[in-house]
Amino acid sequence: MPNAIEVRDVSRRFGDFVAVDRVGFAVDAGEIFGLIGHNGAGKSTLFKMMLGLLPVSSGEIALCGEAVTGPHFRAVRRQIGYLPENVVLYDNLTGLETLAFFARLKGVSDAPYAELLDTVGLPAVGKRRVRDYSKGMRQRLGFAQALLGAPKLLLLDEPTTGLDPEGIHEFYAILERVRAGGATVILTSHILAEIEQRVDRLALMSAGRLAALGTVAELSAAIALPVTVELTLAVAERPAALAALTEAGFEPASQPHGLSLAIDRADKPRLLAVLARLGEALADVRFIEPTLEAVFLGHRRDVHAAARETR
Ligand SMILES: Nc1ncnc2c1ncn2[C@@H]1O[C@H](COP(=O)(O)OP(=O)(O)OP(=O)(O)O)[C@@H](O)[C@H]1O
Repeated sequence: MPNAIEVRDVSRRFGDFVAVDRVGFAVDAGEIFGLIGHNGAGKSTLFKMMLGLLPVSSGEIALCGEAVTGPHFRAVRRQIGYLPENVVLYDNLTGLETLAFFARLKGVSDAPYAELLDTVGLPAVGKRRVRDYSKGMRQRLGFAQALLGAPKLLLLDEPTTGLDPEGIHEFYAILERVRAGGATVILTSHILAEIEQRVDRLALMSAGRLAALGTVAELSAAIALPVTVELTLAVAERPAALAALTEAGFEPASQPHGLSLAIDRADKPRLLAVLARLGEALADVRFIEPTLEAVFLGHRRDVHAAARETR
């Protein structure tokens, strides 16, 4: 079976600016695959090239085994559901009319519109005009149009924008059901924390380049950055703690509430043994892990601050 998506050494330039720079990855059939990156990383540009909406400057893309530029791609396109970053909806149409409109565009007939609205959590508003929909409701309707025709491949660009936490939870539950039905999903997000436990594999893009690719476990294992440890100590206890840690080979630095140090993961047990000897002098200990986001998306100098923010 061919890969659902194959991106081979793809670049896209706008004038002198390189928006996507020699990116390559493959997505297996049945995978939920996340494409992560900050604003401007190149995610939407890559999506548009995958759909054949934007030509590549170099490289090749194939979906379901067919080159995007090839003669058979039209047939593949009918099996693709796409949620663009900013889905354009017509305010004067109702939810049901919106789905009927997109179904005609897509050449899908007799789609179960009401059922689809139910699936995306809009069971009671099908007859209301889109102008009265909230941002989250519009996003759900956009998702429903992507699901028209039971696509084999779903490309979802920032699908959870505008959804509240419950909506985000429901969205991923629907994705799992869609996958169970045999679909492959690729979605983009800026927020790694939101999707890292919900996708099978990730590609992290930074400034047009692929910064990392793999499962969350693989990417985490690849991080060999130090763990930050923060110790809360009364002022009077600090000199003794400083001496004990220094003697054990650590390099603590003073902080407003105590000491902080960066240690190798392997040194955790040794540090804990030193801390145990400090007894009641030690009021609190915090271990701060670097996040994947901080490591791979070009925030290396800010790794520890980012870790703190996500706690
Ligand atoms: N048509 C265009 N002409 C010139 N530059 C463009 C064009 N489209 C995108 N870019 C630039 O390419 C870069 C990548 O944009 P892209 O929209 O792909 O990023 P993104 O990762 O989807 O970001 P976001 O999360 O903000 O949507 C940006 O610097 C953007 O300004």
